[in-house]
Amino acid sequence: MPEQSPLDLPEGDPFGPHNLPYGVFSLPGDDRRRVGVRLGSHVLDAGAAAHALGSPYASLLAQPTLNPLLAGGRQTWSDVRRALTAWVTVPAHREAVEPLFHALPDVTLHLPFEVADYVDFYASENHATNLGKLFRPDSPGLLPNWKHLPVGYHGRSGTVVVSGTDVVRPCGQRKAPSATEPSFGPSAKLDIEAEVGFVVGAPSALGTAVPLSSFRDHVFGLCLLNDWSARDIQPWEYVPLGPFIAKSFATSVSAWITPLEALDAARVAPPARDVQVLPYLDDSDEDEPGGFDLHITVALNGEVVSEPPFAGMYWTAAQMLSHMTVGGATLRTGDLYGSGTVSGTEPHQRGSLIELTWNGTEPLELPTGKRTFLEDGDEVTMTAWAPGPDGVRVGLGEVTGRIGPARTTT
Ligand SMILES: O=C(O)/C=C/C(=O)CC(=O)CC(=O)O
Ligand SMILES: [Ca+2]
Ligand SMILES: [Mg+2]
Repeated sequence: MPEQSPLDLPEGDPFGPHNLPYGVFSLPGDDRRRVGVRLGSHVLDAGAAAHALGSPYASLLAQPTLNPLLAGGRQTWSDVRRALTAWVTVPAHREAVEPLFHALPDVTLHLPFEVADYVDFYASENHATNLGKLFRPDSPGLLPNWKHLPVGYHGRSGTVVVSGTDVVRPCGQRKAPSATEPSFGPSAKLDIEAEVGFVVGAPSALGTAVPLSSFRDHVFGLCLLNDWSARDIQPWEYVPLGPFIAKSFATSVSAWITPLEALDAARVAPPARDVQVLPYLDDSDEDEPGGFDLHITVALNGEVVSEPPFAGMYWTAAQMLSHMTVGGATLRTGDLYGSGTVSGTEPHQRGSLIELTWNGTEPLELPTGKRTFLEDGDEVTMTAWAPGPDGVRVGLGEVTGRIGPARTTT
């Protein structure tokens, strides 16, 4: 039987020409990194295709990272996407582009962009309420500021890693409430956080706030993100300045960045807000609904443990961007900001193990054994999809990571 062309996809493939996410790959025996665009279960060498077709975008796409494309700005993103769509759909281009596809199992996927600054938000009301109950049982679930601004912290961009990278169990100081002294050692409460990451393309000037309406001028697309967290290190270290060692050892992102333009059919209104926000965060008159209807699945050792719905997030990505810059902080090409853990209203929609097991008191029963927090060798995989045009799904790829044993024990 002749091998099927990468251009002939089964109907309804979530990685069809309506999607076209971007990544960076290399080939066996050749460590040159190339920009790739996913179609079905293949990746198109975008720079080579641009060159073969005499496209003006050849120099933008023949690069080892997505950063030059990200820096190009909204009009360029649209133009390049239109060109790519034509390359993979117009029969006249078939002969030129067909040989420039590689099967996904034959390539190595890399971190697709150079991460500039990394910020992590806390935008799910359900998650914030659950963590409030777990960490501050004697106080109301939500802290008083929570509905007035999207709470966030500046994280560690250097430890953002691509899906598939092993995660070394972190060591640090822990102090149980009952202990008199802190101790040092490997985290015994290693956790996940199912999040969505937003990738900034176009920079902004120092001292200038980015309004809600400029979201699409700056944000190129989104990815899946797992903000690995050490729940025993965190409560002892993060008062009053925020997470430090507990969340700086690894943050995993999917290898594919989905452009916002592929998600037009997935835009939804955020949930009704019950507190009036200040004008720079007030999105009641925005043209475009601020939410994204993304359906996330979290699997632990192959078993689905949670299905968090992103559509229910209280704060939108545009509000997070606006708040992040309202003090005059610049945006840089390659900035990444995480939504915060996505948790729905139902127990099986919680995006972290601390919530799913109620801080270890209600273990998950898995075929591989009981789990409270992660054990060495455990593998966590998050996938997601969004509604696309004509009822076809948009696949968001996956972010996966396996826990390896701690290395430092001093
Ligand atoms: O409420 C707390 O004390 C702690 C909250 C978190 O750990 C959540 C966090 O890092 C942000 C998020 O991913 O939602
Ligand atoms: Ca987080
Ligand atoms: Mg992190």
